[in-house]
Amino acid sequence: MEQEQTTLPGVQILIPRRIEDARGFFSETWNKETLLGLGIDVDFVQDNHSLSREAGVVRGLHFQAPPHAQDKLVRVGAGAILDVAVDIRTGSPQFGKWTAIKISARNGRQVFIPKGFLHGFVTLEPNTEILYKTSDVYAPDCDGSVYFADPDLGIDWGLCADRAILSDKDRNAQRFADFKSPFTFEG
Ligand SMILES: Cc1cn([C@H]2C[C@H](O)[C@@H](COP(=O)(O)OP(=O)(O)O[C@H]3O[C@@H](C)C(=O)[C@@H](O)[C@H]3O)O2)c(=O)[nH]c1=O
Repeated sequence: MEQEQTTLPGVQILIPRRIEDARGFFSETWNKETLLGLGIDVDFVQDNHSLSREAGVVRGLHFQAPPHAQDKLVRVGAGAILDVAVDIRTGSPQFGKWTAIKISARNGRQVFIPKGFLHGFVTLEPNTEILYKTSDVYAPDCDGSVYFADPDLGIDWGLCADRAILSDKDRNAQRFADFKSPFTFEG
């Protein structure tokens, strides 16, 4: 497993080894001990799988507030996405800053997103499936979102906001200026 840092400390790219043979490849996509060796000590409790039929589907920007905040380990089973994280820890030197990483079924890259960050993605291909682990269960009462194309965030999604395919929840998400973060930076 290779590990790369991103421009947002805490958000990391993990690249599992692929063992190729005549049939294809084999890859350990998650191994608790391997992640511990990379300094990522997380107990995942839920696996999620979503399909987006079109390119240009945006899901996000989402978070769950404490006591159900989630670390996430995201990968792509089919297709490709631009995966986005935003630091929302009050007092963080990176507060409001974002990073975007292209991950695909082909490149096998994964993104680790800790608690205290918004998460979202845009699909780059039709029939894109993402698979991700979370360190806490789904808790609708703690679920929150921020509008993906908020000019105060200035995220480059690679598409015009009015072309994005969104859920009603994400289309009507709050503005970043109105957002009261439940997370604080702990150094
Ligand atoms: C996230 C989630 C949703 N659901 C339900 C709620 C709803 O009926 C349906 C679709 O939910 P959503 O519209 O919130 O799904 P989606 O927009 O795909 O939400 C996801 O987006 C990405 C960016 C994340 O980071 C995830 O944590 C999650 O928030 O699935 C669960 O049952 N369990 C879950 O863990």
